[in-house]
Amino acid sequence: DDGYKLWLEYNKVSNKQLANIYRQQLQNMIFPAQSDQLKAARTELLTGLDGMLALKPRDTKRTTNGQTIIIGTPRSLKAFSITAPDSIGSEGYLIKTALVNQKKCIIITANTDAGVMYGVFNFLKLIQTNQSINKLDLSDHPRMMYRVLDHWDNLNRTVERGYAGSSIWNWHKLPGVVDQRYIDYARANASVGINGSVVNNVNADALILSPQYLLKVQALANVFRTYGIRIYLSVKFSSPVELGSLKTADPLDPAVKKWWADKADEIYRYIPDFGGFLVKANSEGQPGPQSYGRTHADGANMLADALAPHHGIVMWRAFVYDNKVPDDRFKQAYNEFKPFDGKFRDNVIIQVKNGPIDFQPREPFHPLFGAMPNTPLMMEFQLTQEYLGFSTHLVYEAPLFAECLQSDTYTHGIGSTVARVIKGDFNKKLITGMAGVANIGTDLNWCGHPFAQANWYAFGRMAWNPDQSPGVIAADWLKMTFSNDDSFVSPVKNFMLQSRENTVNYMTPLGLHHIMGVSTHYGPGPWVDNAGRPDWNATYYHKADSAGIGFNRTGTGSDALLQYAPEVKAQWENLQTCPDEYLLWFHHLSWTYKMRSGRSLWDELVHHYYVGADSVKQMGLTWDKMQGRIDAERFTEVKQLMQVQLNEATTWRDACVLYFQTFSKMPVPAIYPKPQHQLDYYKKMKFYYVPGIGGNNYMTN
Ligand SMILES: CO[C@H]1[C@H](O)[C@@H](O)[C@H](O)O[C@@H]1C(=O)O
Repeated sequence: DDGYKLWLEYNKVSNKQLANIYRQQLQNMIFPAQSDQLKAARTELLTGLDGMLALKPRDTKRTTNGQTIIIGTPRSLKAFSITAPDSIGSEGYLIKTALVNQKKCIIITANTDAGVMYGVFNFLKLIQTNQSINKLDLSDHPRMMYRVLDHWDNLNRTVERGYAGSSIWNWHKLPGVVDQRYIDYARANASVGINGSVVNNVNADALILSPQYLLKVQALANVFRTYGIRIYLSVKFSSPVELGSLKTADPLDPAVKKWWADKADEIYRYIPDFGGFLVKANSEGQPGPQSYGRTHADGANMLADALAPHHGIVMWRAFVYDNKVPDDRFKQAYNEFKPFDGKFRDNVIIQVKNGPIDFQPREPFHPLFGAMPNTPLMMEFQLTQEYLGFSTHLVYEAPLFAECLQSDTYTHGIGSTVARVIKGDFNKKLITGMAGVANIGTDLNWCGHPFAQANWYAFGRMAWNPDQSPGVIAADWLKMTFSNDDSFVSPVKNFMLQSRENTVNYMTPLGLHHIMGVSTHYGPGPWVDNAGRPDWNATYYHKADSAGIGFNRTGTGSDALLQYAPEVKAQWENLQTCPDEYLLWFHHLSWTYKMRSGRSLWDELVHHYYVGADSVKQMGLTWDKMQGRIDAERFTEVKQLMQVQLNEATTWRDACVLYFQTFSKMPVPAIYPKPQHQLDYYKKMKFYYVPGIGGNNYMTN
């Protein structure tokens, strides 16, 4: 036993009758496995069936008496004229019940070994979630090509914004020691269809491209390959200077181009299926093409040319902002990238965060989505809870993902959702993808909070198909991770679905954003006004004063709304149609402004803060009733974490209400409990975090 739990525990099917039915249907198996990937899929199936059903199917070569499961590609199953439709593509699969030589069989097939592996994991999921396998007719395929985890892991094993221990990559012991964790990491990813991993921080260390480190990267790539996962590296734009001996990293300099082309050739000698580069350039102090008077397109295209002969891609990030640009930070990425639409090589994809600022509890969708019809855009979500209470707060992020993905950009008429934009529905020539900033570390439970694994799981599911429902995904995860007992699954699923809104309410209701503690990004800090740069100050974002609160981004303000399609702009700039959720993102309103509820803005704000903290208490009461329905260890751990979360939610509430009250000068309605402390107490509170781990490794934004 490795001591940790994933959603691949394959716990015994507790319903005895159901377990017997499964056993009857899986008596014989035809699963010839030559390749490493098919061998791994076969091992997974056997492990799963053994764990869940104590079953070892009999290996046969032909269908015999008793039911048989037949698994493989048409090629690996040549004796059986099995076909896989073209429509499932190179990673899709088919699971169906059929008669083969007059015998009832279950067939799992695909065009490739990767597809077969996805089919096997999804078949196992049917049993893990206690579905009938009697009359199967399923097929599925990924809607996006690149489904990637981004690790912000440093070579010294700290993890930027990581809250689950150290980096799982033990660079010191690699390449000699291949930890079982690397294998289980790859299994978990493959089970949800994740097919790429960027193993190092976007604030990159040039050393990663040295021969010494490439050997270590190669060892990881060898593990990942078996599970259909390609490895990618974050690269530092100044590598030719730092690692090579060039005087410049100017992307138009022939020596620089050659350096990168040679480096790419070298990487592919170690890793023939290397995926490509992820680049953070000219952002938060990182070097980039603009340092040499060149553009994002110049930089990205130069790297793309180096990788193209090997079929690698460049994921170039659009997360750029600069305090020297004295405009609304909201607008900068759009302003810098939109002019280059159609100017990037075919193997460049622009990686855009879901919202225009920075992974806040709630953001409107990023205005670049839909605005660059001739450029592939890759969604970047953050699984690690940098602004969502780290790993002490239970926040299921799938509703956040879905909210963004289902937003209508109107850029190609009504119904041009963000999901459709990134799936490439409006331009079939484009490559497509979704990235998630990983929340994984060395903690025994991988992600710090037992429920944080759900965010890793949900990310994979939604990268595979962004239109899936958060509720269905949560239910699957709960069943696979804890129990199929509906008196557990249903109440817990309900509070998971509510959990992100709770956090919005006790941190940043009604469209507030970026009011957290400076640098740590933990705990409340609406008073932050001396962070070293105006665009790191909370006051820059909430703009509270005696007249009111909120950031005016309409035509009378920064006019950031102009970056959206006219329909979106019209909806959000009009107070009659702007939803409460985005109100203070776009409007500065008086404290007495009358809300839809009939309350004043001040009362509404207070109400949301109290509802938010109270809902955490309610969640705790529901959890208490789950005692005995799952193992005592995880029950207790979650119970304790919920108490921590409640204390912190209360702190957020009281600190923010007291602070904003210094501007509104309006009373808190008497029905609400009084804050425990004076404002000054909260301002002086120091929130614990381990320096180096979870912090930012090079500057203090
Ligand atoms: C990796 O750096 C991070 C930085 O720690 C973080 O505070 C901010 O969210 O975003 C940056 C980015 O996405 O580049």
